This record gives sequence, C-alpha cells and structure tokens, in this order.
Amino acid sequence: MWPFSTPYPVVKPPDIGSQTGFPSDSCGEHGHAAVYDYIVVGGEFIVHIPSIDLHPSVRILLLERGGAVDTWASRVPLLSAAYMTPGSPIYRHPVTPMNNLDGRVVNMIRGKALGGGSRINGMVYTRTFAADYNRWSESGRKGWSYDEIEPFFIKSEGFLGPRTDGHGFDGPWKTRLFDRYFLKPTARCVDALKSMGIPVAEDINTPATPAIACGNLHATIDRSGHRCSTFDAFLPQTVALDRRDRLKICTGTAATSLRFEGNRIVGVSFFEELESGPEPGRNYYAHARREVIVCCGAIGSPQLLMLSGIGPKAHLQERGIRVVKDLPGVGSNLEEHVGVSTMYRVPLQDSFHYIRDRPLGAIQEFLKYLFKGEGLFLCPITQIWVFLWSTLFEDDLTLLGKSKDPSQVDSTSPENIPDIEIMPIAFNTTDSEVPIGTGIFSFLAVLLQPRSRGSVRLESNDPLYPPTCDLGFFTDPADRVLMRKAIRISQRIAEQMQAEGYPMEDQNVPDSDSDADLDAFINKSYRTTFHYSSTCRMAPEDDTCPGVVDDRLRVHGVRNLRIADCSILPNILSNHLQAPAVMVAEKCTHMVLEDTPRT
Ligand SMILES: Cc1cc2nc3c(=O)[nH]c(=O)nc-3n(C[C@H](O)[C@H](O)[C@H](O)COP(=O)(O)OP(=O)(O)OC[C@H]3O[C@@H](n4cnc5c(N)ncnc54)[C@H](O)[C@@H]3O)c2cc1C
Repeated sequence: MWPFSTPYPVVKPPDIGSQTGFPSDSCGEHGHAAVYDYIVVGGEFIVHIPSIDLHPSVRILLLERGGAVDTWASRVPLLSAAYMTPGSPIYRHPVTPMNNLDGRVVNMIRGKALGGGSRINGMVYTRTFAADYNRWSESGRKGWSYDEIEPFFIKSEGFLGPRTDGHGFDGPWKTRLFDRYFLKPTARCVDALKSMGIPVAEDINTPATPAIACGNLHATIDRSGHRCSTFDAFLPQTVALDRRDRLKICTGTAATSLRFEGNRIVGVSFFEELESGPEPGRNYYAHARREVIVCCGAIGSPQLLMLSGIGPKAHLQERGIRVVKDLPGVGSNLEEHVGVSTMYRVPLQDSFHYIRDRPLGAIQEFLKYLFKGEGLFLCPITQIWVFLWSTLFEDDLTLLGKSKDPSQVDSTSPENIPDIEIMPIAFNTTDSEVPIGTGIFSFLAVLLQPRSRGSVRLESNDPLYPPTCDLGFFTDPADRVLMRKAIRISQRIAEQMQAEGYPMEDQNVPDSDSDADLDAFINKSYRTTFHYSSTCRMAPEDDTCPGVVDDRLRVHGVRNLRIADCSILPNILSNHLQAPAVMVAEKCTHMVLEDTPRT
C-alpha cells in the first residue's frame, strides 16, 4: 500500500564503485575496483533486469542520472504527464536553431528518472505497424520481422481487456482501453472521421489494422488507475528489495565514460550528480566482467559513446577526445516525428484547460479520481488515434476508392506504411498563450516517415552538458509538401466536426489555404513530438547510412558493449515509441542470455 514504509532501495557511487576512476595498469587486473557481471547505464533498461538477473550469483549495477521518484503523484496519469510542471523529472534543452524555419528554437524534452520517458509520457501504447518491422527484415536485419519480434511485445504486456489474439495478458506492463471517451470533442472527432470515410479499427496493436484508420488508444494505466511506467512494471519496490544484494540501483549518477582494454569494454566511470553539479575529484569506476549495456536513449547514448571515444573520428578529434573506434554513425541520422498543431476554441469543460482554469472544478475532478477512480485525472492526454496514408487522398482530400480494398491497405506490407498521424488533444499543444477560461481542442499533425535527418554532436566534453541536437526538420523539401497535406486534413476534420454541430472556433490556424500561408504557419508552429530515434542505428557499419550496432545490438568493432533503446531503431517507426523501446529491451535480454556462457 502507498505510501511505502520502506524507501525504494537506491545506492550512491561511494557505496558501489571504487573512487578515482579507472585503475592504472600497475594496479593489476582492475585493482580494487568493484566488480559486476553486467553494468547497465540508463534506467529505461530496467525492463531487462528481472530477466537477466536469473542466476542468483549474477551481479548487476544499474546507473541512472535521475532518481527513483517513487511518489504517489508520479502515478496519477494526468499529474505525471504534466511534464512542464516544476520538479517534473525531465531534461529540457533547446535544439539548434533551424535557418530554414526562421531560426525558431524549440526545446527537447526527455525523461530523467528510473524508467526514463515512461515516467512522464502520454502513456500511449502502440507497437506500430507490422510493415515497419518487415521493412527492417527486408533490408537484412535478421530476427526483426514482425513475426519474430511479436513474442517480445507479448511477453511484457499485461492487457487488461478481453482475451484477443496477439496481446499479452500475463506480463507486468499493464495496458488498457477505456470503453468511453472522457471528453466530448474526442467522441465528436471520431464521428467526423467516420463521416469522412475513415474506418474505425478495433485494435491498433494487431497486424490486421489497415494502413488508414482511427480508433481508441491503449494506455499504460493499471487497474487501479495508476500510470504503469516501465519502472512500476519491471522494477517495482518489491522486486528491487528482493534483489538488492545482487542488483545495485545507483540513482542520481551520471556515467561519464566507458572504459576499454584494447577494443574490449571493461567498465564504466561515473560520478554523483548533485544539484550543485558533480563533487570535484569524486570520480568512481566499476568493472564489468561480462557486458556493459547502454540505454541512455537516442540523445544520451550517442553522447556517452562519443565521450568514450566511439564516434565520428573528425568530430572526436575536434573535441580533443582520443579515438578508440571511428564509427561515423554515432549521433548521425537523428530522426524525429515533426509535428504542427492547429487549435480551436471549444467550451472550457470540454478540454483539460478546465482543470487549469477552474480550481473548484479541478478539486471536484480530483476527488472523483481519488474516491471513484474516474474523471479527468485518469484520462490519457490523447485518447484516440488517427493514422493516415497520404497517397490514399485525392487532392481535394476525399478518399480514393482503393482505400476500401483490404489488399491495398494491408499494413503488414512495407509498401503500405502510414505517413501521417493526426493526434486530437484537448489542450494547448503549442508555445502560444491561451487566455484563462478558454477551452482548446488541438489537432497535432505529425509526419510518421520524415525524410529529413538531424544529428547529435558534443557541445562540451562535460557529460552533464546537453549535446548539440540538430533536428534537421524540413531539410528535405518532400516533408514540407507532406506537412501541408497533413495540416489540410486536420482542418478538414475540424470543418466536419463544425458541420456536424460541434462548436469550435479558430484559435491557431493558417491565414489561408495557400502554400505560402501554410509554410509560414509551419515555420511558426513546428514542434517536436519527443520521439527521438536512430542515432546508433542497427545497420552494417558501411551502410549508406552508417550503422552502429549489429542485429544482436552489439556495437561494431567493440567487444562487450550493447545498446538497447530507441537509438538503435534502423529508422523511425510510424508510431509512438515506448512499446518498441520495451520490445527492444526484451529482445536484448533474450540475446544477452543466449550469448552468456553456461557455467
Ligand atoms: C513528454 C513525452 C511524451 C511522450 N509520450 C509518449 C506516449 O504517449 N507514448 C509513447 O509510446 N511514447 C511517448 N514518448 C516517447 C517515449 O517515452 C520514448 O520514446 C521512450 O521513453 C524512449 O526510451 P529510451 O529507452 O530510448 O530512452 P529514455 O526513456 O530517454 O531513457 C534514457 C534514460 O537514460 C538516462 N541517462 C541518460 N544519460 C545517462 C548517463 N550518462 N548516465 C546515466 N543515465 C543516463 C536518462 O536519465 C533516462 O532515464 C513521449 C516522450 C516524452 C518526452
């Protein structure tokens, strides 16, 4: 029961590492270093730990920059998703200004806690379309077709709905569908989509879903109405306490570099990240007998590799870092789903602004959540999905006849991957101010298969300093053409809702339908959707877009080092990334166990 009487069992660097860092050769084999079998860097990988830690003699060290943040508020769906509230466990740093977008700067947001992004995200659970993985498999990634990875989705999932094919029911990661829409415009939006001929599909998370459809989203919320993050699912207090002798969870700790002997990784250096910064001179080292597994995310993983001398040679030399392995793919090929929001004014009680602007209403909703487990505090920020394939629309945005032919919209075929998502969200999804007392319904139009690429490069050799992130949005002109279409479709849905009698007025929309006005709108409204990926992509080292890890997630040319997070995705998936991140973690665990010599 909450609150726990025993605190979550975390340790600090002095408890688990040897001070001063990497032992010199004269120390003999690792001197007095603390020794573990595996060192895991980055707390999203916690999904692996209960499974890797099969044998009682296996010792694991987990290093995470954020904290355990094991509080009641961190489980309330709406409160924990309000990532901009002070004290929320996030990294927030500006991206490189983009000249092609009038130099406007947006912020990157990432989770900083055990469980990474799953602690603060929108709780949307989507595996993505089978075609995405089948495309990887077609391009040579062995073991990564949808049929091959589906068991790893099933293993982790504890679906709370009816027993249907393709879902997991016994896993610790709870997912559910709500049988009603919490807010009126969400329901009216589904009606409008139906009127436009967009089919409603029962279950986005099965291969039977067509490449163009809408429907109700699965959310990672458990039966008691709590957020079910990867932390809650895979390393709850009971598991952490049970394993504390052989699993050391070291929070508030930044890994600063991976340490080598020749081309073999032998351990990790790290320090405690105090609010005031690192304590001078307090560096620690721990030795990894078997492997180091990096899962610091698409921004953190390339940063740690480059700080350790693995990355593009010229860049490392420029930063004065000794090159251990020249790997041009590290930090290259940053992919992200760029988004642009159109927004409409709606009645206040029809949007989340009601909670912000009406304190009494907020208290009422809160009590409803507390005592009945209902209401807006339980509601996921996005409750419905709308995935579209642009080629199925005529220029006037009516649907082509073939969109009704199941063989033409079979989303297991790499030919048929949706390229647009429209996210209906009952809140302000832009940087602009919305007057108090105004309700908002937004349509966040997102490119699912962007062609533009960015990069992550070191801004400083200080591991606590955010790297330079160039998102490269719209550097490929095809993305701008597609985004215009996505905005036009968003506006079309809004018009349909209005035509069907729902009261919505323009709040943030393009001045006209001309390409020039749409482009101006894109430049002033573009944003990230927090789906950073592919900066250590799984592909051959000499691929035209160079890879960093092989099909077993081992870093090319370096022994005893794997990566398991969204950075390894060969290209961005056409969907939200937390479920794929967990699938990657489960598959990595499986491969680590397969590759572990039996003793
Ligand atoms: C605001 C927001 C909303 C989102 N909404 C959704 C959604 O609704 N559905 C969905 O599917 N996806 C969503 N996402 C995306 C999803 O959460 C991420 O794609 C996913 O969590 C990425 O997982 P990851 O393992 O790659 O990295 P992360 O989750 O970023 O985890 C990396 C971890 O490594 C730690 N770390 C980094 N560097 C170091 C270091 N040097 N030493 C020690 N630790 C380190 C970090 O602190 C972090 O905890 C959202 C993301 C955000 C930010």
